[in-house]
Amino acid sequence: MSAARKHTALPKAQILIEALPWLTRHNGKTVVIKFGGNAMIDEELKAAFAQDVVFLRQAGLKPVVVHGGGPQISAQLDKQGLVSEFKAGLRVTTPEAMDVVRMVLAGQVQRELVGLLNQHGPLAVGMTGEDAHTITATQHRPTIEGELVDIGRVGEITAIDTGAIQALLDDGRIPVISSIARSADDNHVYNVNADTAAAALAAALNAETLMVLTDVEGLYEDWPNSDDVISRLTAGELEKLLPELSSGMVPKMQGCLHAVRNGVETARVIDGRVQHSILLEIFTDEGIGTMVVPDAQPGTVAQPGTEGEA
Ligand SMILES: Nc1ncnc2c1ncn2[C@@H]1O[C@H](COP(=O)(O)OP(=O)(O)O)[C@@H](O)[C@H]1O
Ligand SMILES: CC(=O)N[C@@H](CCC(=O)OP(=O)(O)O)C(=O)O
Repeated sequence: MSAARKHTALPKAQILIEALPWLTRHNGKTVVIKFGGNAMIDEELKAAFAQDVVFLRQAGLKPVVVHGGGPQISAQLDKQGLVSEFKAGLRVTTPEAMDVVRMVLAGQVQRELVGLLNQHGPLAVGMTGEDAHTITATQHRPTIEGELVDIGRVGEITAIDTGAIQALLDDGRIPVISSIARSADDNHVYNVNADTAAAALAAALNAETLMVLTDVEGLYEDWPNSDDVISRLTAGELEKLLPELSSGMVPKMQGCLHAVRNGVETARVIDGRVQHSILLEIFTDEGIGTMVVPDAQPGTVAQPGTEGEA
């Protein structure tokens, strides 16, 4: 009886042991995980996301969560009879809309994620980029068809202060950050795209990995005509591709490029609709989605399947 029981439990031990090289490699490393509003599809997925993040923390990594909430903001603006308009992939943010952005991100989405994470212990602490000067910005004016365009209270990040995040990490906490910035030059706050904020934080924190969870499998080679996913590309290859990208993929891939050009080892776009996609990506050789690596070390940067050898 006891021998049979041992035997049935063996595959579980095997799975744990297979993760050992990855556990060793990632021990103590900071991982910035961006959870996109479009990937927050249902309660089960959000709960699985929280489990994964807590798992990383308990496995010795230092996860930092940056969350989005675009669809949630749009729904609230709609309820209040305000229109949602995007230019260059960014929300045109009037002062009125900014109040809604701040309320939804910091008051709803962030609170919900903090609550889900804290079901596993006193781990998560929510904050916005306004806190402790974490993210400072000036007004962002994108160039559209050669013209500088005013899209309201949208911020361009000018400085990151990682002090508060680092203190939380040192204390074993999981920071959960809303992408709102303090203004460098007045009393306003700015709406920052969450991919952009996550990438800037990953670079400033010297994170090992930036992981962006969204509602597609990764970067499609020929979107929307085919569903072939680009599994790996270098910063240089991505740079060439950027002008062809559209909508939500623009800030996402610009962010990945910024991250790997500023010290982050890999930036990955993965399918947040797949339960436990974070664990699959970090602890198995079945890396899913798109991985961006720096130019300098093509071929030498750890890839899924070889990561454990480090
Ligand atoms: N080349 C591409 N590959 C994949 N998705 C793309 C591509 N170009 C544009 N997209 C769009 O980008 C979206 C993801 O960005 P976004 O809607 O901002 O999501 P999130 O809320 O996760 O940040 C996809 O759902 C898809 O509609
Ligand atoms: C300037 C800008 O566009 N800000 C975004 C912030 C939220 C976000 O980025 O959410 P997702 O990651 O879910 O897209 C917005 O207002 O929608």
